[in-house]
Amino acid sequence: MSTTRGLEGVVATTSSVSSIIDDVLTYQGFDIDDLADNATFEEVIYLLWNGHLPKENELNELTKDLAANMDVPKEIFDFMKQYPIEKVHPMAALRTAVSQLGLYDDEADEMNEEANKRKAVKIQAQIPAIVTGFSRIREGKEPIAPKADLGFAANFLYMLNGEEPDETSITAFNKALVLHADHELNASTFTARVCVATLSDIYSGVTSAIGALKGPLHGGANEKVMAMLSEIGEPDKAEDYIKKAMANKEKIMGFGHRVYKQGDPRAKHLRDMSERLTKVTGETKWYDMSLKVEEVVTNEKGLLPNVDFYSASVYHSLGIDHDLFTPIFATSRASGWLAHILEQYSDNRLIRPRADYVGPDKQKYVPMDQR
Ligand SMILES: CC(=O)SCCNC(=O)CCNC(=O)[C@H](O)C(C)(C)COP(=O)(O)OP(=O)(O)OC[C@H]1O[C@@H](n2cnc3c(N)ncnc32)[C@H](O)[C@@H]1OP(=O)(O)O
Ligand SMILES: O=C([O-])CC(=O)C(=O)O
Repeated sequence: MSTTRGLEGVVATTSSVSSIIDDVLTYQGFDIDDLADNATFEEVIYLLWNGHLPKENELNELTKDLAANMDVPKEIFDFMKQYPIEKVHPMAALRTAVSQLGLYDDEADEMNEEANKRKAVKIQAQIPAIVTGFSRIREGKEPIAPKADLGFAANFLYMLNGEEPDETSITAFNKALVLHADHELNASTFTARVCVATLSDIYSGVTSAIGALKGPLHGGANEKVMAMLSEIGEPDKAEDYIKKAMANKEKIMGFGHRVYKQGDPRAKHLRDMSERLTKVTGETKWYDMSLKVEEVVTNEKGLLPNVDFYSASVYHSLGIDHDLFTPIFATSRASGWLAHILEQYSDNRLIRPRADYVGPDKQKYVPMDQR
């Protein structure tokens, strides 16, 4: 049997949700550059789930459905209050809470298209309330109920901070959500598809995807990028820091990609946003430092920034706690996971690859007292 480490280059399924061809990312055939400049996140959710951009009435319907399903069962927040909260990473809290959501949904195990679509709406609507609710509970505050008249991006920031956000923040946050929504067969999406291909339920699929996104080689990298920038401290310290890290064979978080060879098309949007937002906050050092890090890593190693690199300084500039960066990624990527889960159910076959056995051979059981 021949193997490919990390399944590199293996085509594991067909999909019409998103594509990466010659370094161009599309959602349902729409170039990400086009969507990033023009679409709301709600439009992207609709597009990923239905295959076409919504007409006005279709978008209104989805927006109404999301607003009607944003309230999280009280038991979930009550349980959060019992977590050893100062030790709990928000991604672990999100993973636990999404799993728990399934307990309070009477149709959690109902396996038909309509029920699965209803559950997709509930999960997409409730994740922002869970992420922001956790953030408030650990600050000793009560979660804030969403406002039905705010859009998805604005509601997230409102529930996080308790104040309606300004237009600059809403536009930036919306664009970040659009850029993170889907990405072909990335590790967390693959995880979701493997899970539901056993005909397990949609809550299990999203819970397992959250677990996969949490890792620092995947979505967890954005938080690590900010930790690295904070450690560097000033732009003129970036070169030494990066050269030392590379000499020690450390991975530089936010660089490299399994699929893109000429660069991640999402990074330029986030770079621009980082430049603009750091000017607004007056903390341009985060952008300057990021640029310097990019210059050194690219010159020394030929590695280019991925989506996680500039999203760090973007979220920081929006005043967001660093350990919420990956849950925000999950808030957006849930739309992609759910699209892939629905696609998997619609034409399912168990996903079960093989392993090339390289362990010992012809072993004989040895009784305990003879080992
Ligand atoms: C949303 C996302 O998931 S985007 C990715 C987020 N993750 C990160 O930013 C973490 C840092 N990046 C990485 O670890 C990798 O580039 C990955 C995980 C994204 C891709 O991994 P792979 O395709 O498996 O590449 P792999 O890890 O085998 O790297 C190939 C070579 O490039 C080097 N390399 C790759 N990325 C980096 C990096 N960020 N810093 C330093 N060296 C790197 C590896 O050390 C390896 O070198 P070697 O051949 O001398 O051993
Ligand atoms: O596709 C990948 O391997 C990782 C990635 O960039 C994403 O999930 O957005």
